[in-house]
Amino acid sequence: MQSASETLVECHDLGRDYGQHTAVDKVSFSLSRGEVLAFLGPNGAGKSSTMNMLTGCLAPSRGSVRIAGIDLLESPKSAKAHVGYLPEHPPLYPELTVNEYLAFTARLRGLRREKVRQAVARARARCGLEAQGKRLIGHLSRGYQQRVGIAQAIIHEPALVILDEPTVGLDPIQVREIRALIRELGQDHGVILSTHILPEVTATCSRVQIMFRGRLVYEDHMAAINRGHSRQLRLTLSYPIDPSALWELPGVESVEKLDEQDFRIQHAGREELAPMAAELAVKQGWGLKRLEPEQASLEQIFVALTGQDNAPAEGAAA
Ligand SMILES: Nc1ncnc2c1ncn2[C@@H]1O[C@H](COP(=O)(O)OP(=O)(O)OP(=O)(O)O)[C@@H](O)[C@H]1O
Repeated sequence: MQSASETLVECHDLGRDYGQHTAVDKVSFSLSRGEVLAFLGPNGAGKSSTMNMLTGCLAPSRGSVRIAGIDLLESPKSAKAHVGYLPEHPPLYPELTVNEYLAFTARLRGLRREKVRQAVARARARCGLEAQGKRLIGHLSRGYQQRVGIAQAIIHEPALVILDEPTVGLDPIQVREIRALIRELGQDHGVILSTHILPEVTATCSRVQIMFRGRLVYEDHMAAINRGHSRQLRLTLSYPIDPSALWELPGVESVEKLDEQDFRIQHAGREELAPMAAELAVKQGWGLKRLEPEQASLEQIFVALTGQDNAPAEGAAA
């Protein structure tokens, strides 16, 4: 029996080194059925390494992963049976028909021969491929090929579906269709989506995690971000200051300098931060002009935490 709050992923202190380089460090999080979790981060942040560890394709250097309650390192085969994966470049065979390819992946996933036909029909229906069964994959549009990639990821009805950059290279209509499909999958699976595209997260995800330099630096529910549950303060002063004292305040995660007298502070959501910042400004004689909570967009949060101001452009087609 599946329950909405069933925990599908539990990661604890996950880490991966490549030689001397630590690509992923101290990553801990969990995911429940019914959630679509975005993994955001700039290039090289460690997203793919983390995804590869969750799918059992890459051995962690440290830490543990449980998938549907099963330890991935102790029982990889049973744990992996609960995971479906769409890599950034899905291994599709253009010379096979959709039916042939999905039947092949069903067999690879260990489905018994008599179950294969039904599984193929179900995955095709789920992904809007009812009319494409007999078509060669090589003759399908990029959007339909992506649907085939998602269909192979869910062919064995896994609890957890991991999608790496699922809409890259699609046209705006295809992007909308694939996002709708992801939202639908999120209703009865748990979905992890690795992406660079911020509008994709807003359109499809219920929760977001930002990775930077191998670490998780931010986690929140999209509903909280959209409601403006403020974790951001705007501080405007009469005189230029050295902002290092702002970093000393409890729960400060970043201080973005808008100009010499204007700052945006990201924090851990502590209500006492605003009065403490006000007190500091008065004590230091900074000439406090304005101090107010700001509703941070995902883009502002991303930029403040990672210093990347070019990421959203990629989502322009959204
Ligand atoms: N096989 C490897 N050998 C050595 N270094 C690696 C290897 N794979 C990844 N790295 C390094 O580890 C870091 C994290 O890489 P990873 O691919 O996990 O990041 P990412 O967030 O997925 O980036 P992108 O969005 O560009 O795919 C990077 O510095 C990368 O150069």
